[in-house]
Amino acid sequence: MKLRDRVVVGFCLSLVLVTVLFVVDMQNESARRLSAADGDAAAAAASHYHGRSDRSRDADEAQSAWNLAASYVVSTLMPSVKPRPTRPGAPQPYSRRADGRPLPEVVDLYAGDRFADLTERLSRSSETQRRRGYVIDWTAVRDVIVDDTDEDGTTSNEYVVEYLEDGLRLNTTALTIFHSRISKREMYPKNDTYVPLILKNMSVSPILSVAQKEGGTQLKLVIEYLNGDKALMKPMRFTREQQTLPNHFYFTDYERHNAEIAAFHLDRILGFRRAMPVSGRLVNITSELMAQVTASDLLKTFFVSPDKNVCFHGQCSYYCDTSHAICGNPDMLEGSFAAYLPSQDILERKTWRHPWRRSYHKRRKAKWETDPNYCELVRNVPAYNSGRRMLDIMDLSVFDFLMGNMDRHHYETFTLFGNDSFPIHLDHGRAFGKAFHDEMSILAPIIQCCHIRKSTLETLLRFHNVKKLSEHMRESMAEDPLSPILWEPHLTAIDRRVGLVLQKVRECLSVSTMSGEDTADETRVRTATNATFDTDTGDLGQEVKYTARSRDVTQN
Ligand SMILES: Nc1ncnc2c1ncn2[C@@H]1O[C@H](COP(=O)(O)OP(=O)(O)OP(=O)(O)O)[C@@H](O)[C@H]1O
Ligand SMILES: [Mn+2]
Repeated sequence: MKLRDRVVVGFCLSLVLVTVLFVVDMQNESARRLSAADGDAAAAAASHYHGRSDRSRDADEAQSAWNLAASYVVSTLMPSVKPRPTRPGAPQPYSRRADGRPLPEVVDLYAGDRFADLTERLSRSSETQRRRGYVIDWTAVRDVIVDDTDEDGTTSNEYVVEYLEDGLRLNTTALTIFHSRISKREMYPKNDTYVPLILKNMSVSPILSVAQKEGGTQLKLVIEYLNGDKALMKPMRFTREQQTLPNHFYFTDYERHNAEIAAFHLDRILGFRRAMPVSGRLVNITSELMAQVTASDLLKTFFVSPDKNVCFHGQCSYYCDTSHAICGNPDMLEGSFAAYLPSQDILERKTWRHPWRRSYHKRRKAKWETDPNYCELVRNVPAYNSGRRMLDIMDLSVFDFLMGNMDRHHYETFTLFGNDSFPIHLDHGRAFGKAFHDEMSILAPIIQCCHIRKSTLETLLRFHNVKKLSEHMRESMAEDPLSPILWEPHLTAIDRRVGLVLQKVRECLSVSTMSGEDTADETRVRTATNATFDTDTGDLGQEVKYTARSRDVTQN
C-alpha cells in the first residue's frame, strides 16, 4: 500500500474509532443522568459550584476520547508514519534539500556579537549630533546614521484622501478605504485595522473574474472579487524548500508565491509599510479560476495532465508553455494574492530605474559593480540629491538583502506627492531563493554610500539583541491561510543577515572615525557634480516607461 493510502486509511479508521467512542460515551452519560435523576442534588450543586456545566463536561470527555483515539491510531496503526498535511505543497520539516543532499552549514559570524558599539553610537548621535531632518542637499551629507525625522521627532505627512476624496469614495470597500489612506510616507499606518480585513477578504471572497496580467515576464492573474476589489495572483510552482536552481540567474529564476507573502510580512515588521498586503489562498483551478476566465487565449491553456491533475500555463515570455504548466492537486492550487494598487486613472504612478539595477545580461556587469565611487554619481542627480529618496534606497537595500532579492530592476512611486514620496515595494517573487547563501552585493547601496536611516538601524539592533526577526516573522506569517510560509532555513538566514548588515554599518562608522569625523570616508572621489550616465546604466533622473522587453536578457 502506498504511503498516502496508508495515511487515508489511518485517518478513516481514526474517525470511525472516535465516533464509536463518542457513542459509547454518550450512552454512559445517559445512563449516569438517569441514575442521577433519582435525586443526587448534592452532586449537581457541586458541579454548578465549580462552574462546569454538563455540556462543557461532555465536550471535555469527547475531547479526551478524541485524544485517546488519535493517540491509539498514531501509535498502533501507523507506528512509523508522521501525520502528513493534506494540503499540496505544505512544507515539511525537511532536513534535506529538494535534491536529497543534506543541508549545508552556514556560519553565523555575528550571532554572539551584541554590537554594543553601534548602540552606543546611536545614543551618542541623538545627544550630540545635529538632527538633519529634511535633507536639502545629499551631496554634502557624510553622516553614516541619518535621522530624517522632523524637529519634533515626527515626519510630516500627506494623505491621498486629502486630494482625491471624491474619486475614491464612489465604491466603498475595505480596499478603497485603504487606498484613500495611502500617504506620502507609507502605504498604510502602523497597526492599521484595514490590513487584516483586506487579507481576510482576499483569502475567502468569491472570485468573479480571472484574467492574465499584462506586463512582467512570468504568469500573473488579475483576480476580481464580487465586490469589485481586485488582487494580483501569483501561482505556486514548487514546494517551499525548492531553491533557486544552481544554473539559473536571478533573472531566469522562477517566481515563488510564498516569497510574495513573506515579503509583505517582512516589510511590515521592519516598519517600512511600503508594500501592498499579500495573502495566501488555496483555490480550486476548475471552479474558481477556469470557470471565471472569459478570454479565450487564457482559457485554451487549461488542460488535464496524464496524472489527472488540472493544469494551465497562460501566455507570457517566461515559463508559459505545456512543459512549465502550473498544476493543481488534483485541482487545488496555492497562490499569493496581492491587494491591487489604486487604478492609475485615480492615483498615477511613475516608474524609476533602480540606480543599483543589475545588468540582466549573462556576461555584462552594471556600472556600480565596477565603480567604487558609483554612489557619488547617484547622490548628485534628482531625486537622490535631496529629500528622503536616498535613505529609502538604503532601506530597500536592507529589505532586499534580508530576503535575498536580486531582482530590483525598477521601482514605482505615486506621482501625487512628487519626488519626496516612498518607493512602493513591489514584485518580490524572486526573493527567498537561496537560504544558504548571503548575497552581499545586494547591500551595495549601503556599502558604497555608507548611509542608513536611524530608525532602520534601531530596528535592526532590536531584532539582533532583543527578539529575533525570525520570531516576529514566524508569528506574523502564522496568520496566513497557507502557513507555514517559509522553509526554516530562510528564517535562520534572515537572522544571520541582520548581523551582516550591522557589521557593514560598523565598517562604515570605523572608516568615518578614522577620518576624524562622524562622517563616511571623505577621501571618496567626488567626481560627479555634473553626472552623466551611459546608456547601459540609464539616466537615473529620468522616468522610464516600463516594458517587459526592456528587461529581457540579451541573448548574445
Ligand atoms: N499589487 C498590484 N496591484 C496592481 N498592479 C501591480 C501590483 N503588483 C504589481 N503590479 C503591476 O504589475 C507589474 C508586474 O508585476 P510584477 O513586477 O510583480 O511582475 P513580474 O512578472 O514579477 O515582473 P518582472 O518579471 O518584470 O519582474 C508591475 O510593474 C506593476 O506595475
Ligand atoms: Mn518579478
